[in-house]
Amino acid sequence: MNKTENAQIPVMKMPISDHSGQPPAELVSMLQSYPDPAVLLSADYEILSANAAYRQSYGDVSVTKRHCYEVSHHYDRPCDQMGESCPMLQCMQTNKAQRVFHLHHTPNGEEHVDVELYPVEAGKGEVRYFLEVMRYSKLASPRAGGQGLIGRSSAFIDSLALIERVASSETTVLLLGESGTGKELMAQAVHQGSLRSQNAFVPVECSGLTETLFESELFGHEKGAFTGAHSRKTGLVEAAKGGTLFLDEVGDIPLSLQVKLLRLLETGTYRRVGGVEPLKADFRLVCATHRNLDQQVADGEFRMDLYYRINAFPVVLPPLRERVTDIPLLVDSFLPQFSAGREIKISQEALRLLQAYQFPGNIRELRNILERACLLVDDHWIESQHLPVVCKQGCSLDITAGSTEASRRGSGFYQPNIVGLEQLENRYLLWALAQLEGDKALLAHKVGVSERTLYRKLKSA
Ligand SMILES: Nc1ncnc2c1ncn2[C@@H]1O[C@H](COP(=O)(O)OP(=O)(O)OP(=O)(O)O)[C@@H](O)[C@H]1O
Repeated sequence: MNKTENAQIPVMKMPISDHSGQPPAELVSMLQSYPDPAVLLSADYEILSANAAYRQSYGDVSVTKRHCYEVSHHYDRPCDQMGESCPMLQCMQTNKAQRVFHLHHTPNGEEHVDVELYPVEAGKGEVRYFLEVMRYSKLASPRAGGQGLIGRSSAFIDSLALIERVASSETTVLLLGESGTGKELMAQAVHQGSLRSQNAFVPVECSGLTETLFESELFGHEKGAFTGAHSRKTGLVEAAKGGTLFLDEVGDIPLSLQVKLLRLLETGTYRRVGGVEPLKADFRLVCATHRNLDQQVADGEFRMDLYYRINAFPVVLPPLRERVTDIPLLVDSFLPQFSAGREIKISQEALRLLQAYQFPGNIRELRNILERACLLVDDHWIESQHLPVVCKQGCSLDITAGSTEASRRGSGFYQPNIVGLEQLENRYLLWALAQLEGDKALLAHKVGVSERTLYRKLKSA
């Protein structure tokens, strides 16, 4: 049985009556037929049997008789008691298959894992076993130094889980997020996770395209179609044949051109400029914008029919200030890229500053800040003075640190740095916001002010 078939089945039924306490042989042999790592669990989370793929990824370490939460999460209790969404619990409560995205420990370190769990009825309609199938994400890594998308914060995992679900389909994806949040990288991940990954990924920068450019870039042109068209030109739609067309900044396409895009999407055909023959388009569409398309539709700047066409599967990418726990990981990933063979580290104080910074330019800005800092560093440590933009925002909570050198080395020597109460409140709020992963509603609740008051205070910070 393959995974897609499985996903349609809420409960597996095994016509087996079992009294031995051992998992039924039919179930164990079915487990072996899965190409992905899979285990059979009892209702009290014990691993009863593991298939070859699972044992291969865990080496020869025996996992049977251990609990799934011990092996996958290094917890001593079920995940739901540790603040995670536990598919087992949901499976038991609903008697239906569950699919969640988790971070699992593996012998190679932590991995993002797409977990599918199926309740198995054995005997008289009673759910006695749970089949857990795991698929390690190839699209993202929760570890520094990984390829492509990096992240492990809950906000990042929420978007990644959606990308993992949609990637293998043909559905049009709309990536929404501020500039520098990784929309293009996500679009590439959608392509990599699709059946079209062997063919081209063709990005199109839509902002600034004039009418003539738009048509000839997208559709190509015939020889002699206009002055200067000395030969036939292949358009980007044709270049994306069998692959993925990525329309970046789709919200910037002028109204006059939107109708041409709509026609392409609705008919699935196009003509080269100066050509008569209709050509068949064959691409999967991914769009991205930093704009608020709803508002653009309401303002009459974006066609509603085109909006519904491209908004089949929207995925919102969080800004970096809502992924504060990812900052150390991203820093560790980026520093080797800019340190030109030197070993450059970041001090606790400098890291804290980064975690409290608002990052209007998101991950791209973090990269730029680190690249600059690496050039400014004379020894091996990035200190707050190497982060001028960040320091300007003045969001350190380390009110007692007079000497960054002393604070870094943990020496007892420091010069007290007394600040005003208002500044202290600002610093505290920025720091607390960073600790809560940018959750303003939670911060307002915790510090006992209304969200409006908090917004006002943060604005003046
Ligand atoms: N999750 C991530 N892990 C590692 N690097 C990332 C991640 N997200 C973004 N980046 C890096 O940040 C930079 C900006 O990413 P990208 O160009 O994908 O953002 P964008 O949202 O498309 O930006 P824009 O809207 O300005 O086009 C790139 O250098 C990219 O490699």
